[in-house]
Amino acid sequence: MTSAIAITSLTKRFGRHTVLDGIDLAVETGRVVGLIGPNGAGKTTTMRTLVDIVRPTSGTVRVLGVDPRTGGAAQRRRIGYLPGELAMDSRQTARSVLAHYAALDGASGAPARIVELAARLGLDLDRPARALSKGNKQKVGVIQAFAHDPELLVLDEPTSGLDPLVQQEFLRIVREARDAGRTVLLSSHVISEIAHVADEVAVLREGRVVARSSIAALRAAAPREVRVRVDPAHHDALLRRIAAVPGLELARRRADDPEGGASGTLSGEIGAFVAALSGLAVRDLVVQEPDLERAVLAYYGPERAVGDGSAP
Ligand SMILES: Nc1ncnc2c1ncn2[C@@H]1O[C@H](COP(=O)(O)OP(=O)(O)OP(=O)(O)O)[C@@H](O)[C@H]1O
Repeated sequence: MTSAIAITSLTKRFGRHTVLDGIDLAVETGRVVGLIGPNGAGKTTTMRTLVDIVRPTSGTVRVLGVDPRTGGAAQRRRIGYLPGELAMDSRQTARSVLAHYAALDGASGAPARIVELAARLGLDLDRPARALSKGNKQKVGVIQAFAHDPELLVLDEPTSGLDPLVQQEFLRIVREARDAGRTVLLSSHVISEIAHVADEVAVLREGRVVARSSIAALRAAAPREVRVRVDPAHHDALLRRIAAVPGLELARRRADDPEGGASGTLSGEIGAFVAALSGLAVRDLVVQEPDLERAVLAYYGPERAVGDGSAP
């Protein structure tokens, strides 16, 4: 596997403020990787180094095998970049703005693709760009990034401002790009927004990559709420058995519960929990979706993890 993005020991200082503090990040060709992190973690700055908007203080960055500082226009054609903050105050229609971008990229066949993407995302191309709502401006940015079918997409908070239905369509467009062999790096504050499309996530905190995981592994380790109710005659047995389940933290364990219930938070494998219920007269069972946000928050820092993780 080759790396579409290879970042090694990347640091960036603005004056005395160290914003990126030794980032190592490789993204293999054909993968969709999410960059997650709290405000100010360095996601935007990292992405800007890939498109030569920000230049590293030290370290190396290679994008599609090329140093962004030397890539020029030929390199720009190979990348679709959605900036985090879109400046779009043109009186021109969205169609003209996009045609302008396409001409800059020198992409052929883009107009038909622009029309197709606009229809899928529900964007009226004939409205002046500056009169568009925040979400509709974001759609222009997304179309601009995808229209020339680039090898690599670098998308800074692409779902921001998009309503849930449009987000779903956007995620389909990302999946199609991946299926066509493209590579995607996208950032978000909210992992649930990108978990359905990303293969892996890198968690950034204070200018460092503090965790790297496949979505599948994150999901397997993430905490989930469980609640079970058994025939009261089996309640003692239930409490005894689930006390031994690894990763299960019981919230309610009243031995005399007339409802025969127990609940808690299960982190990790569910197999032992399910096995513990075998042979018991189960009356009700609720197993919630793994909470990916909580799994990621654990990496954000002790203050955040305790505050968010222990909330009732
Ligand atoms: N041009 C600049 N000059 C000085 N400081 C900067 C500059 N650009 C970014 N920073 C600082 O770098 C830090 C990281 O910012 P960055 O935008 O990369 O974080 P982020 O993870 O994208 O945050 P957010 O989720 O809030 O968008 C912040 O403290 C920010 O103030």
